[in-house]
Amino acid sequence: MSANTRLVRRHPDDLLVGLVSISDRAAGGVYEDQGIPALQAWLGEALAQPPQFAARLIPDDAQGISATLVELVDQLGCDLVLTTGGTGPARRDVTPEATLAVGTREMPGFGEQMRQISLKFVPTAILSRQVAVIRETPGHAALIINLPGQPKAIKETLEGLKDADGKVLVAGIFAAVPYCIDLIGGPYIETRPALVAAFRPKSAVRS
Ligand SMILES: Nc1ncnc2c1ncn2[C@@H]1O[C@H](COP(=O)(O)OP(=O)(O)OP(=O)(O)O)[C@@H](O)[C@H]1O
Ligand SMILES: Nc1nc2c(c(=O)[nH]1)N[C@H]1C(S)=C(S)[C@@H](COP(=O)(O)O)O[C@H]1N2
Repeated sequence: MSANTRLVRRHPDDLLVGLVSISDRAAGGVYEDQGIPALQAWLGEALAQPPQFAARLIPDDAQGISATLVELVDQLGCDLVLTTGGTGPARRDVTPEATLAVGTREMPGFGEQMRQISLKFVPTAILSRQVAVIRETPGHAALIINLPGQPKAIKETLEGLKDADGKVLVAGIFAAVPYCIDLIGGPYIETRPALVAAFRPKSAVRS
């Protein structure tokens, strides 16, 4: 996909997803980026219909992060943007500030739930300052969510924690994403319940 090209929906329920991996070292070629492949793999498995992706690998620079988020939402038309990396307390970790700068409304529940989930995996989950926002333009809106940078944290936060029998112990945040996208006027998306069961109120479930 070439830069700056608007994604075109193949059908009304086609989900347009922006993926942003934020890492000085992966962007600088010190190590191979695992963020974008992990996000693509998880969404490919979790969504009932394959989405369209636009992916960006960028360093931890606040202006560059904000500009990338604006490009993905306003120019490419993404409904959902997932970032990975740069949410910690280090001086170069600026993803939450860059995300809040382009949001028109904050969605604090996502950050709260992700920290709850992550605490089941690592005590340092408390160090992640991840946020989520809605970005609204006159004709469009998108949900933008920060995920931590550890590639394994992507599956952990999106999918949550299950026991050996597959019973959900802590719900992953993706359970709430389809209904959020409905409410902001985006496509109707469905998930594979084995990975994550999307929750919608009965009145919002399409028959
Ligand atoms: N995009 C990525 N691809 C592969 N591994 C990553 C990526 N981002 C982070 N990691 C791994 O997760 C660890 C913790 O992530 P964190 O974002 O805190 O790294 P970091 O040290 O700030 O990375 P960087 O210096 O590249 O910005 C890293 O040390 C690295 O091993
Ligand atoms: N699910 C999950 N969340 C996690 C982690 C993890 O391994 N799994 N690592 C934590 C750590 S060690 C840090 S420093 C913060 C911030 O990471 P980031 O700067 O890479 O975004 O995320 C936290 N959240």
